[in-house]
Amino acid sequence: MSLGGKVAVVTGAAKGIGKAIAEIFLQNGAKVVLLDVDEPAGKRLKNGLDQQFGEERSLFMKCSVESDEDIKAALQSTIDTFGSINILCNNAGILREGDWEKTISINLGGVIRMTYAALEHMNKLSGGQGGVVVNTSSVAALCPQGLDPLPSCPAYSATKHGVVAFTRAMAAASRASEYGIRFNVVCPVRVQTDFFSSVSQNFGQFSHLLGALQKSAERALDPSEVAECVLDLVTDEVKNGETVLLSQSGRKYLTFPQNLQ
Ligand SMILES: NC(=O)c1ccc[n+]([C@@H]2O[C@H](COP(=O)([O-])OP(=O)(O)OC[C@H]3O[C@@H](n4cnc5c(N)ncnc54)[C@H](O)[C@@H]3O)[C@@H](O)[C@H]2O)c1
Ligand SMILES: CCCCC/C=C\C=C\[C@H](O)C/C=C\C/C=C\CCCC(=O)O
Repeated sequence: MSLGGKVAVVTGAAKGIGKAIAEIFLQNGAKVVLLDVDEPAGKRLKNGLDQQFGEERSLFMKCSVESDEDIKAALQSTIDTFGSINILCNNAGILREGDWEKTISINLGGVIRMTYAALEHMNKLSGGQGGVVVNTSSVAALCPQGLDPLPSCPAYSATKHGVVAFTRAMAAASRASEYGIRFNVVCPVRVQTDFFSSVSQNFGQFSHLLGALQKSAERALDPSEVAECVLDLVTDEVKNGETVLLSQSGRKYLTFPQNLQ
């Protein structure tokens, strides 16, 4: 699928991985709607992108993925401005073990809330053009796949497991009901962003369990490496229902057991 003229909505787009996803989409010809709660950072990014790609290629809106009202307004403005939605990247996320309810509300609730609202515009069954949804999970989701759990962030890990399960179930629902929408999820290891603000703010009562991980010699990924993987999951029409572990050694497409035997 070529990105020329396609319309992409990216949550958590003002910084870090979301910003890199927005940039790679613009470089490949898409129009991009940047959604974030951080209005100053969003406006700064939009100004920079306007210089590089032209004002008409992007739109920034303050939008919390916790708010049905914000989401509805943002998606309606997208339709009013660009006419359709072809791509959705549910990327906004936080790691705040001390406020696990907010972590769940943003990381998992936000993905579900935004997906259901966007489907009203994307689903071929309701007059949309179809398209693709790519969600940002984490390596923290993958302990059932043989990786060790991250004891420093149980609630965060639960949300990211949830994002993988939601993505795979939606891919199956879309296939069965012919929504014309593909669903994929990327699970990165550590990425060089502002995500880890402070050990106590991120990990709270579990801070002491960070241990060796914090001192890991493994390099953090660059946000552009995640964006390249997301681009591939968007443009390659064969990729549907994929869960990709993205680490320093590259991309691994995960398989799941087919039955309980
Ligand atoms: N950085 C890492 O090591 C890493 C690793 C794996 C997965 N991830 C995931 O990648 C995603 C992006 O993280 P990042 O590293 O770019 O972090 P980041 O903090 O740089 O960016 C996250 C963005 O999300 C926005 N945001 C927060 N709450 C929001 C809300 N309610 N509504 C809309 N936007 C909101 C923030 O303002 C920020 O701009 C997250 O889902 C995170 O869990 C990050
Ligand atoms: C720097 C502290 C890392 C603590 C990990 C806790 C939460 C992780 C959240 C992110 O979604 C994933 C980021 C890092 C995971 C780090 C290591 C896991 C595997 C080791 C590796 O290969 O880097």
